[in-house]
Amino acid sequence: MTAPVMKNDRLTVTIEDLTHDGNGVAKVDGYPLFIAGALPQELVQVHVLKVLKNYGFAKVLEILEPSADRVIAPCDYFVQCGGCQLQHLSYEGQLKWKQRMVENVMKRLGKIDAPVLPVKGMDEPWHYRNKSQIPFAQGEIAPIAGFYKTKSHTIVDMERCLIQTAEADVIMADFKRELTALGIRPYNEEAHKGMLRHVVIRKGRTTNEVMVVVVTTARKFPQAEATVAKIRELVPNVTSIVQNINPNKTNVIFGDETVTLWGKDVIEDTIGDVRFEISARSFYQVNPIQTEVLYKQALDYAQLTGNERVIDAYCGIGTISLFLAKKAKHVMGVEIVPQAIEDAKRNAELNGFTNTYFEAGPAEEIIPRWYKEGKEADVLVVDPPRKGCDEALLNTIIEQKPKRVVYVSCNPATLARDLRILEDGGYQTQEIQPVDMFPHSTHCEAVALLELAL
Ligand SMILES: C[S@@+](CC[C@H](N)C(=O)[O-])C[C@H]1O[C@@H](n2cnc3c(N)ncnc32)[C@H](O)[C@@H]1O
Repeated sequence: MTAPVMKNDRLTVTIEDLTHDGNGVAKVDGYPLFIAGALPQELVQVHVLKVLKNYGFAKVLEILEPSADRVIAPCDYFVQCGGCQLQHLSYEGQLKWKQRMVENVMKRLGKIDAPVLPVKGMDEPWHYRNKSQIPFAQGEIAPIAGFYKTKSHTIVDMERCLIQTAEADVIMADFKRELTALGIRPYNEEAHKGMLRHVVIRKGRTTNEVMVVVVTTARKFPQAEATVAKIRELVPNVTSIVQNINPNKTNVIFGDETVTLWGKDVIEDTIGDVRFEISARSFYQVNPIQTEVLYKQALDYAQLTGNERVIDAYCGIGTISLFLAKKAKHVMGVEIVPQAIEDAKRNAELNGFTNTYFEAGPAEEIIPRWYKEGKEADVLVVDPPRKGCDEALLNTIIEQKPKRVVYVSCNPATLARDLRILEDGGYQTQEIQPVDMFPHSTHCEAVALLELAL
């Protein structure tokens, strides 16, 4: 089939949907054109830039009929920075789009008919991120710091970010300006030279504690003392300053070695009334307000009365496990990263739980073994990575038939696929509740409740 458009054509099209990158999609005789900056329902005049066999790209020349949900993106860096994709869509419009997107994916990919409820969004969808990982580099005149452009390693030099904390803004703007005076050379990725690679800032929302992690290429950091003094001056509520050493030629932010330069090794935060210790490299959800909403939804769907045995698969540092442990008889968590399991055990102890058990390993191997050993579950919670649940785990669920499954998902496509497998195996999806963990991005979390069909 030849494409119905040619490079440099000028066309008027109606936008039907948004892609995962936040580009508008229009169809010309069924041929998809991806158009940056265009929103669903808009009538736009476009210039075709590139024509491939199955799809093409175009840019907006004029918006003839704007969407009622179009707004001016409040962030000055929105067009260049790859962090947010939807700031030109009102927050209400984003939530409506996310609900529709989850609904469509469920129907199209999973033939799932369960109701998808309106997305639970934030009252104040700004400055929600409790963690910023800021890359540094040498600009033409002075050091630069910010976030990467979409799909690149080019840093957009920034002074602030509307979704991060005020403390991270201070590092991005004020600490950057001090680097030359401190004698710290930022890292040059191509030449693999220089000292400062990233600064990572984490904040405990409920405790106000702040950790600043300075990622350097070498252990020997002659400016360490001056850096600590400067950070303490700029960020008065800092409670922990840590150096992480990453000498490798890699995109991975952290290296293996971490040393505390000043203050505590960890910061603390609470979700609901559960307390967590967070170290420089611990996994911890980045939107603490919505994490509580997400976990409350999981708790609600779990319908615990105090007598249930619960398995939390893909448990990370045990956040969901501990959230459920107050209402359950017993919770067993499994997670593949051993360090995260150590964190989970420590956090269970910190909170005085005696009805939890954590084990490191692949969920698809550990859970079948637990069942063989007679450790059964009434409720099984899964919160897998984007690729979804391992098929062996889904088969174990289908064989062992826990009465209820609560599926927490960060990828609607794999959720739809896995719900189909579970429905074919005897479960019925009751309801799907999306939760907006990442306002202004195209990501959407969702929690699904499944029960054994009678
Ligand atoms: C989306 S996170 C969820 C973490 C946790 N429930 C939370 O809310 O913080 C998914 C977790 O699954 C873990 N993981 C990935 N593959 C796994 C596997 N095969 N078995 C067990 N855990 C796995 C990852 O290390 C990660 O911690």
